[in-house]
Amino acid sequence: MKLNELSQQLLLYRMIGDSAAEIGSLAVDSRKVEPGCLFFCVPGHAADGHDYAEQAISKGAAALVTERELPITATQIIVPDVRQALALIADYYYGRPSHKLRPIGVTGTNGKTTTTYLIERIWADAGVAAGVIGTIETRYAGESLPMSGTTPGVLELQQILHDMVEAGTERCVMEVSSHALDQGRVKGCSFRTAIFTNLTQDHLDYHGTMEAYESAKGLFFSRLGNTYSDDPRERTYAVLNGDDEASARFAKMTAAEVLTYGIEKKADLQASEVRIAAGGTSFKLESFRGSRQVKLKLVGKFNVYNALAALGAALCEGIGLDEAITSLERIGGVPGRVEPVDAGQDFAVIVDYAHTPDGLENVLNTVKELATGNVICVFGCGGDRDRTKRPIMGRIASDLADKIIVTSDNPRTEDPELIIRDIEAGLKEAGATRDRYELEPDRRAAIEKAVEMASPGDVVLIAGKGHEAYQIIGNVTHDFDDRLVAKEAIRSRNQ
Ligand SMILES: CC(=O)N[C@H]1[C@@H](OP(=O)(O)OP(=O)(O)OC[C@H]2O[C@@H](n3ccc(=O)[nH]c3=O)[C@H](O)[C@@H]2O)O[C@H](CO)[C@@H](O)[C@@H]1O[C@H](C)C(=O)N[C@@H](C)C(=O)N[C@H](CCC(=O)O)C(=O)O
Ligand SMILES: Nc1ncnc2c1ncn2[C@@H]1O[C@H](COP(=O)(O)OP(=O)(O)OP(=O)(O)O)[C@@H](O)[C@H]1O
Ligand SMILES: N[C@H](CCC[C@H](N)C(=O)O)C(=O)O
Repeated sequence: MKLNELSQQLLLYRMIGDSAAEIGSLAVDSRKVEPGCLFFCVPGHAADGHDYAEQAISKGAAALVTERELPITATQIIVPDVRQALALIADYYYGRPSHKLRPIGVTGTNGKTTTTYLIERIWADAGVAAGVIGTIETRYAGESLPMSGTTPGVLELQQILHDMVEAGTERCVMEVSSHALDQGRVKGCSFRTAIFTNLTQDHLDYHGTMEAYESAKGLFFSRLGNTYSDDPRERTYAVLNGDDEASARFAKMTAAEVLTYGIEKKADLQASEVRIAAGGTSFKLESFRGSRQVKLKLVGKFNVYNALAALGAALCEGIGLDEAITSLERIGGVPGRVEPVDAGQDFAVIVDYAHTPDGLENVLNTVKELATGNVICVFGCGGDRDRTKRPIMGRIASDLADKIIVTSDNPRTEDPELIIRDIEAGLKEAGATRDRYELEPDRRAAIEKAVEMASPGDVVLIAGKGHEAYQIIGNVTHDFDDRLVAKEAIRSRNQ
């Protein structure tokens, strides 16, 4: 493709050099530059891509997209906002794949992964070849690709969507994080439906305040027009959790048709009579398509919200209420989300991805309903992330668990002992005494201790890392899977 064909996707730009240059690929990372590529100088959080322009040119980049004229001999497109230009050019370069896949996006503090999995299953049962992009993996056409975050960067995302189309995938459901919205990672992507799960404290290290965090989420809904493609007959939908007060604000921002769901307040899809048991969760559904009894295998009240969100999306897709409920009822679980670990022991062990105050509170409330004995909670908090959530999670653990072992999550570049001390402050504030909690920075040892102290009827909850098969200590990623470690601990206790 010629450079001027790409530059024509923009209105505001100035070209220096050879506008007819042939472009063979797009790049944002100088370390991945291939000869003949168009290199975008992205001003980022940790680095500034303009500082790598020279390196990109020396590796053979055909041209640069920059925010200022750089004093190097190179073809340059100068634009007011490189991220914006990247979104528009990448969308065009990859053949506007989102217009073919018409994605459903899921945003919210908790429940994104679970909701995407539920939607994928509903689509699969309806005979739709669907792809999913999110924290656990990117999966389509029978292939699973590992992910390093929740929402890929602009180029990676457009490439994945393009590859999905090439592989015959018809539709896509993806997680959309607040970081992604703030950084414009999904700007070049046209969504058919936007789902909101909930907004509770997390990521204040990045957003600063809850208001700024909500504004980032709000971008998803304000950008949703009343059509998603060139075809004006195609409609867009916002599926909002009516029990979360941010939803009313998001509803005002969007031009899409709004569908609400919830338990507490009146909603278009409303659950009542929620009953939680070890084998699953049942509830009564009232909706504009009629009333039904629903029996999920998924455990927890929060999964009722996730199921309602998925149901809302299914109805927007024109899938029948009964078909969608049948699919939801078949789903056994999502990896690392309230996942039981069974090695023949006479107490329960549950691994869960709760890593926010709200997530921890919800999952502790759920396991309390399942335990006839004590709830033993093993958890920590990630390093280089929101510090203010640590004491809050300590308080929640003190309020809801009988025994607590505070340990390391992914300490990353922080001192694990200091992270643990931040959590301990919350435990102490809530009145927990040392006979109720232990501090054990070694996560394996913490899990072993919890398994060792469990009695019949107890539930050991290992929270925070869910499906993660690694632990990041310093800048090193070690193999570590809570589920495997718990199994080993149970087996050695049984010996
Ligand atoms: C703070 C943050 O979110 N950073 C993300 C952001 O990086 P950035 O654009 O600011 O890039 P940067 O590292 O400052 O570099 C600037 C530019 O210089 C380029 N560069 C840099 C070095 C070099 O040698 N050569 C070079 O060309 C980079 O490729 C980049 O284009 O955009 C990148 C691509 O999309 C992300 O990989 C990166 O995620 C970092 C690694 C991260 O940890 N992000 C977390 C906080 C995150 O985004 N999490 C959410 C999930 C949250 C949730 O809901 O739970 C997620 O969506 O994953
Ligand atoms: N709707 C919900 N409301 C509150 N908590 C939830 C909800 N759904 C799941 N959780 C809790 O949050 C944890 C993470 O769930 P899930 O992975 O679905 O969320 P997520 O939004 O994708 O998280 P992340 O983006 O950080 O991966 C679960 O293990 C569970 O403890
Ligand atoms: N998407 C979240 C996941 C947190 C998972 C937890 N195990 C941690 O490492 O803090 C984040 O990057 O903040």
